[in-house]
Amino acid sequence: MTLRFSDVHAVEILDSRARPTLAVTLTTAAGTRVRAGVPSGDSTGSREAVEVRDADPARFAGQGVTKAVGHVNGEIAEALLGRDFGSAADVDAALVELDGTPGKSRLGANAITGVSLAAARAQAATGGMDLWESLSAVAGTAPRLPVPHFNVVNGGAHAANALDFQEFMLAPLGAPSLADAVRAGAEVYGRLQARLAAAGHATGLGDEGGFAPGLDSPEEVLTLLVEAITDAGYTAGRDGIAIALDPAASEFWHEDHYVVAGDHLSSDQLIDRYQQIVERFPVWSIEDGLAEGDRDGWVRLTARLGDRIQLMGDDIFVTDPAIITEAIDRGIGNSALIKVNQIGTVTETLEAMRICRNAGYAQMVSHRSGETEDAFIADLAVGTGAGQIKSGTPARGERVAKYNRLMDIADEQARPLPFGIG
Ligand SMILES: C=C(OP(=O)(O)O)C(=O)O
Ligand SMILES: [Mg+2]
Repeated sequence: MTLRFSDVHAVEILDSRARPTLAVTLTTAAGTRVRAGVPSGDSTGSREAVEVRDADPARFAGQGVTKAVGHVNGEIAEALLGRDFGSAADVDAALVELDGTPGKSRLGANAITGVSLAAARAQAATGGMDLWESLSAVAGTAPRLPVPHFNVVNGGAHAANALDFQEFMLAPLGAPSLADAVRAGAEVYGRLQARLAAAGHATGLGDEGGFAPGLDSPEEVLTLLVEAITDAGYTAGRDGIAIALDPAASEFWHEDHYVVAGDHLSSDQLIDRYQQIVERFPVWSIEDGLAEGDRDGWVRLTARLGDRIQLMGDDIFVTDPAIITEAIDRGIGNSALIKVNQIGTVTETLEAMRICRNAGYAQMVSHRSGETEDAFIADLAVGTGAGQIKSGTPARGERVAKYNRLMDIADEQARPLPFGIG
């Protein structure tokens, strides 16, 4: 296969938070056009690859991406046009080399992510494959439909309420198929809205489209979730619908203690609190239960709860192959959240996933809190056989685009793809 581009073009568009981001269009020499939208996080890990933003206060309050757009249309286009690449991985390698910084801060992780996502699509199109099929071939992985994790209550950096934990997700682990899992998420979402309204709580939404009630106690939210699951006729638990949390604890870590609903907690006190939560509620997964800077706490958390539940690293791993390798050696967590723009290229993302697979670490492919309508992560999750995906609420376009893409993939197969964690 040869990848040759006749046009490389980026434009400033909006993400779901009314902030600017990039869309990148690549045109191959054969005339095929592919496009990718770039997501953007808010509760970011300190070692994530670095976005380039304009810092011009007169445009988008200093958040514009015209500089990053200029890097794609200028330096990156110049480096890619008229050159033959053997694969999208070769394009990624050229991008990394051209940038020349460890954090992709010169050209911008946002610029590089957009080109990398589009290059993966160009390779699939050139090979006459669906994106998920092409990614599966590149990664050498068996495709599988992932269990969707629906974030239905938002707090932390994603909502203006007093809730310290950032995400409360429905995980239909017991669903027999992807379509049943999506239906379960949607049905419980409706029941939760009714429960919240009946209890006099606000049903306004956070950044990922989950409800943002004026509650501060995680246990109170969990009680409402279990009630909503039961109201919708499902079993709360791993045989039916379980719950996954992303407290995003780096956001409520204050140098040497955590603050949850006004309580000041040491690492060990927060670990105790998680243990009580796991004993009382059907919580099967906790992402970023402790802060990225609290690595000793992470080791103790993993020793205490790692054989009972999934302990997933997001801020602490940032989809970085080297950081994940070191964390695995130290016994930190047992699973990794996967976000392409944390590391900046699809190739490095696939490498992070390979390292996890080899170490027996589970993986969940993830959206960002600022999203576009691009559903790349649905194909990435299926192609790599990751087993899990999170894309926020089942009730907002940019999130639903990913669930709908999964349902299309499931529907299009003559021979059904396996569904579930595997
Ligand atoms: C999706 C998340 O949020 P953000 O994109 O703001 O990092 C997360 O923390 O998992
Ligand atoms: Mg997270």
